[in-house]
Amino acid sequence: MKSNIMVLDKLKLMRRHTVHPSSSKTSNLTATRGAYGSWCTPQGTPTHDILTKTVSNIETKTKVQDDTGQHRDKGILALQKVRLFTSSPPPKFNNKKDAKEKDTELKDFKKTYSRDNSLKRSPDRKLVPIIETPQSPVPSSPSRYKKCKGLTLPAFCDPFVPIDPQGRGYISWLLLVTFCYSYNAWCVPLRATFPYQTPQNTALWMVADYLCDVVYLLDVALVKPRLMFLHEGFWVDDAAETRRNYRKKLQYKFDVISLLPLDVFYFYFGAHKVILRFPRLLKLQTFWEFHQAMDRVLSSPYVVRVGKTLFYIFYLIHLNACAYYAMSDYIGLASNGWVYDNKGNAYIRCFYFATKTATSIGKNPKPENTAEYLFMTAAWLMGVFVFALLIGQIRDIIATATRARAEYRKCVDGCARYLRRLNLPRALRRRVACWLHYTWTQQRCFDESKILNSLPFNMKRDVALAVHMSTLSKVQLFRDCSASLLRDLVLQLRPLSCLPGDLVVRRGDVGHHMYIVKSGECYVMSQDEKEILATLREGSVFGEISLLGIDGLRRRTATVRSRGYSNLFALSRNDLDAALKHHKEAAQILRIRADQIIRENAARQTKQRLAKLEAKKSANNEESTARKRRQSGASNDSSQGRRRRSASTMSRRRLSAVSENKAPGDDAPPSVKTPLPTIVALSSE
Ligand SMILES: Nc1ncnc2c1ncn2[C@@H]1O[C@@H]2COP(=O)(O)O[C@H]2[C@H]1O
Repeated sequence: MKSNIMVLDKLKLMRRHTVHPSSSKTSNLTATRGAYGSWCTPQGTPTHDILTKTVSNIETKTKVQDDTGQHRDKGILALQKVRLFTSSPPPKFNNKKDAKEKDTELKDFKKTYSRDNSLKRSPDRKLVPIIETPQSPVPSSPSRYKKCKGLTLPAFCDPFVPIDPQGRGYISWLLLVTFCYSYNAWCVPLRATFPYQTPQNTALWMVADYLCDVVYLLDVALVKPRLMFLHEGFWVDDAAETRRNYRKKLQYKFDVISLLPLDVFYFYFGAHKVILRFPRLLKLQTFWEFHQAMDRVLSSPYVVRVGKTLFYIFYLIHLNACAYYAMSDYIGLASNGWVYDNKGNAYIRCFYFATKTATSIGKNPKPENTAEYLFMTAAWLMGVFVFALLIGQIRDIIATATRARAEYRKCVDGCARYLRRLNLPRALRRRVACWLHYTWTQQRCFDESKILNSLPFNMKRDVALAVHMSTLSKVQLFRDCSASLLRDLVLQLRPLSCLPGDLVVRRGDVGHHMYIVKSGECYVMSQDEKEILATLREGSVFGEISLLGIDGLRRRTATVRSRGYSNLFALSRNDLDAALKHHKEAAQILRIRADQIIRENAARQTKQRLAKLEAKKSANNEESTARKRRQSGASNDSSQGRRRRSASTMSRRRLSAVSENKAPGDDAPPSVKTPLPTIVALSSE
């Protein structure tokens, strides 16, 4: 509430200032339904904007009433828009069910968004209050400024449209002005000292000169006065204000002096007195401004920095060469051993001399008079101090550019040395090296929190959200819960890289972390690790069951392995507990899901046990039927055998009776050898 009042007060104070929204890029993130098996797999994707609403915006939730209409009528107020939220479209969902809003803050965001939109469209409420971050002011409705009737000029060329100092148009313009400045900076001393401006080419030089002057003039008269500027965090685009702001600056004075038309004295001194154009060299601020802008815009600003330093070095040598030629000309070309001997290309020879004297002592032409001694002393001093400084600067720039890589090398070397000293197996050492390399290629750092630590908390959180948004927006948990859960957790997520086959969690271990798959795939393995229970892909969550301690389960219920290379986010038990304390709905969702997995796993295990029992039972049945069959087969065999044996015995007896003249059946029956029952033999195997 307090913050609301403060913002309102500030806005009242800022009445003359117009505030612009940043580039209203719309987010295309639409809901995607992945073909994943796990509950925790991504289904829909809320837009980045909705989840990342600039923290300060969300936290303050300031709503400023639109009182601008009446004030504008009175011509008092230039305040136009105070926007609460960015103007991205609402998330699209694949099906109606997904589109149903949960009772979360996302819903609130959407409401605010639609309210914002409807206000924009309503004809009687043209002005919508907008609070904007100062990063990139882009006029929200340039047509508002277009007063050039009948002309359809691009915004940059329209003299009534304020200019975004970070926009492409302005940076391109700075490039043009910098080019003109460089032309003047190099050509004025060159033409003033060397005999390169002749009566034949004077006209050409003059055309180039005056084209540059036109650019200078346009810059001072039409571009710089329209530049929007930041005032207490608000972009001011009021024409009178921007003009006043420019005129207040020292740059304006230099810009005006740089346009002094001293060339009129050509009529008196002649067009060869190019030194009269010296004021053009005072527009140095634009040159610096251009480099600053490029430094901000380019992804590798080191190139710009090295380029600027090299420009200084070459320019100093150029000035030195011009001074050497001027002195030689003054003393008399080829008049002694020190001056330019008037042979070869004058500029190249003098430039060579200037480079040599600036970078080395000794083996240079010996000065022969006081002026030459003074020149050489100045050249050497410039070499020692200025050049040493500039070359040192280049070394620093390159060191800064490669610092991260140097740190990586240091870390890898240190680790390798340590492992070798411990005499660890070569395979393990290779694995560690592989992990270091992979983590580096993925993250370009080993601890990103170190990099962000210097930022204020909210900004750090916004950066982390922006960096990890593509993954986090796919996590179903964050979709189902309030957006603040994501903001609470995003800074606690620790990136983790896994190599192919790496064990992320082991069944039976005590759980300390929960994981989110950022990229790659992980397998949830069955108890015997022979079966894959689930494949977890980007946006999937796992390892929560042992953290929640459902049914007293504090240990991992399954083993999870990384399939190939995978990148995960790890969230510690303490951080999760702290977040769940304030997000009961998330705790409930996690618990329900965990319950579901536990039930599924239990059902699967019971099913497997039953299947095993069934298999055993059927094996037993088969065995017993086989046994019976064998037994019955054996009894048949034995009765037949017995019959066969008794028959043979009878025949033998008959034979012996015949031989001994005994009647068959006179003897006692012989003991019959019964064969062993097959079952006995089988069971004993
Ligand atoms: N059947 C399953 N499907 C998907 N994920 C599972 C399955 N079984 C276990 N998990 C996950 O694997 C994790 C192993 O550690 P936790 O028991 O802490 O939490 C477990 C679940 O997140």
